[in-house]
Amino acid sequence: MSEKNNIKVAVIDMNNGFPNQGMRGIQELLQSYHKETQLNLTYDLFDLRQKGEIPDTTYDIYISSGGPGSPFDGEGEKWEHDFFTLLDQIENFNEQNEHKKHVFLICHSFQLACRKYGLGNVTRRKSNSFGIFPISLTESGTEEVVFNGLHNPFYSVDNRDWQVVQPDLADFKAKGASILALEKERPHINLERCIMAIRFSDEIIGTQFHPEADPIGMKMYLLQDEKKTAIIKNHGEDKYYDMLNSLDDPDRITLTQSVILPNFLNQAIHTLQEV
Ligand SMILES: NC(=O)CC[C@H](N)C(=O)O
Repeated sequence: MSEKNNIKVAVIDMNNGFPNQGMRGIQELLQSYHKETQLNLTYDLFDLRQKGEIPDTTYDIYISSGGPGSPFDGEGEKWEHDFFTLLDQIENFNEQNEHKKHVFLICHSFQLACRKYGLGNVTRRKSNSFGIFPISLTESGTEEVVFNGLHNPFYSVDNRDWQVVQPDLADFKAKGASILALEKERPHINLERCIMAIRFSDEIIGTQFHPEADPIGMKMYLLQDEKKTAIIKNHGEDKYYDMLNSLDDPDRITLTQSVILPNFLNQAIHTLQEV
């Protein structure tokens, strides 16, 4: 067994310069993971949409963030081309090497990957979805190592105007991808439940929700008048206060935050160190 003594993580910032809680969330997770495991792990940030920064292929692990706007905004743009090329390079590398590179795609990055791989249809929602919602694991989701430790349903933060729907399951299978989680059931609403997580390949996984979200960031959002009014309008006052109170519940978003990205890092680092 060969031990890699420095694990390099690239964090791709898709926020296009907009204020967000995601980059803080991802960095804090990496810092606490580093502290807890005592592994020699370092990370670099790449401001892709705003500054055109793209990591090279010397990193072991890639985490790509959420971000604002339409997931079609980058069509034909250099930054999107660079992002898709990087995913191709990682796949090529993995085909030829035993120490595989792993990728985690969050929200906006997840939608871009669905476009790239032609999985489902990326469409605009009727209205914005913002809040803490239950998410259902599919059968593949209950067997997913990265989700090991979650309840079914589990709770996570949603913050988006777009969605991935209408999967062609035969096509998913042919491409080696599987749906891991679906939007909460809304029995009284006649709308398709969107896809909340996909395993794109053995090394690439993505979520529509925000596994990096923490109670601090979420509380800040929930207390904003605009968000409060929107949640009460869409879901009622009880749901709003339930979301706010759930921030202290260790079984809700804190569980999701403590399970998914750490499991992903464990898996990615484990495969780097075995062979
Ligand atoms: N938080 C996000 O990454 C949102 C993704 C995308 N911009 C949307 O609105 O759906």
